[in-house]
Amino acid sequence: MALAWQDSLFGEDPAEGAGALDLHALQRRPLDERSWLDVARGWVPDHADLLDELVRTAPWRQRERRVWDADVLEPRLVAVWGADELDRLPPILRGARELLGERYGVEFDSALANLYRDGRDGVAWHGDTVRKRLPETVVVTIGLGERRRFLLRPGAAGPPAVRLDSGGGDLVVMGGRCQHEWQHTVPKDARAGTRLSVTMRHSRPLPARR
Ligand SMILES: O=C(O)CCC(=O)C(=O)O
Ligand SMILES: [Fe+2]
Repeated sequence: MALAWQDSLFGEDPAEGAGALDLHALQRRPLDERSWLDVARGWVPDHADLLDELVRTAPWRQRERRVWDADVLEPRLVAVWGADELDRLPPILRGARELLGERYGVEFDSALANLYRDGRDGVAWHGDTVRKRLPETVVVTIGLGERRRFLLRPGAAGPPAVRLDSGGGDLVVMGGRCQHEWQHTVPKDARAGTRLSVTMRHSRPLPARR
């Protein structure tokens, strides 16, 4: 797969990544009484190498979506690792899964990666489907490559209320009722370069306290 991106385009800050996979770097940002974000910038070191490795080795698929009466290609590639495939993740992501599982008291038992090849790729406003099975969720996202806008809004309509930039090894965790009562999107952006996100999800309920 040929992708036009360069390390130097990521605007790498040498200070970033100093606290590699350091959970103390997580900062809680409440969205409302029931929903929150935890954010750590530059959490995964060498994110450009990890992006490269995943571009080469992840089981990418091009999915289609039914829109009205036409099948359209999703504007991104996706790769999924089920519960019995997680040992195929690159070591740094296996480490992140362990650490975050301990931190939030839950087993992250699937992973899904999105490859935004360029600015024409994106993901529309949505809440993750895990909300249909669980009253509260923790969804982990690790952004690699170029930072892109990651927007959130309360409810299912209206303008964004929160803007984050995610990429560059950033960790963004959406928790509480965020998938039920908020939506998120990575909008298309004509100027954007390649970005890859790795998300981790759990299928069992969270413990009462975490
Ligand atoms: O790429 C991202 O940061 C978000 C991806 C996402 O929302 C999803 O996979 O459900
Ligand atoms: Fe999502």
